[in-house]
Amino acid sequence: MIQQIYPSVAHPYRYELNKDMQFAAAHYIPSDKAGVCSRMHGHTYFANVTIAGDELDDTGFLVDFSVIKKLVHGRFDHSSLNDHGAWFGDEDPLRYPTTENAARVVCEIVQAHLDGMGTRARCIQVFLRETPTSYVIYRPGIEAGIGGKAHGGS
Ligand SMILES: Nc1nc2c(c(=O)[nH]1)N=C([C@H](O)[C@H](O)COP(=O)(O)OP(=O)(O)OP(=O)(O)O)CN2
Ligand SMILES: [Zn+2]
Repeated sequence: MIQQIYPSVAHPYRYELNKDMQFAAAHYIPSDKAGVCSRMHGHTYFANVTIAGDELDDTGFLVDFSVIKKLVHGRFDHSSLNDHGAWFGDEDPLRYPTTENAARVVCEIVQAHLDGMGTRARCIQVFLRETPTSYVIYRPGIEAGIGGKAHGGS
């Protein structure tokens, strides 16, 4: 079983859900400054997605754990991140498949699903480990309505 330690994020919501998952993916960073990482190579990524909210759905779920796995693992496992043109590309550093950008992309994918549920649940943190010694934490922040209930209604 996956065992990781990651920091928690303060929030005002009643429920907090965490989903751990792994996915194997290849990538290259399209910059000479990335050194050997500019060559195609692979990682077993570990992701922890934190979702918070006040409302449960008619199954008693904040969101189904298995749906979060499908959104992330189902999309990226055994793929090359560079091939996911909707999210990553060579033309803009904010679209390079770095750990930073990948963590943000995971958060955006999950948030888009939550927005469709209409329960005002929020993806408040994504922890993404690329190697045993390297990880990034992405938090969308208060401007995206995270950590407060003021945005997105009531
Ligand atoms: N800020 C970032 N730096 C680097 C990224 C990144 O996404 N964001 N990515 C890479 C490479 O893709 C590489 O796969 C990971 O680098 P690194 O942690 O240096 O990997 P090592 O196994 O060589 O690390 P050790 O220090 O030997 O444990 C590079 N940088
Ligand atoms: Zn890499």
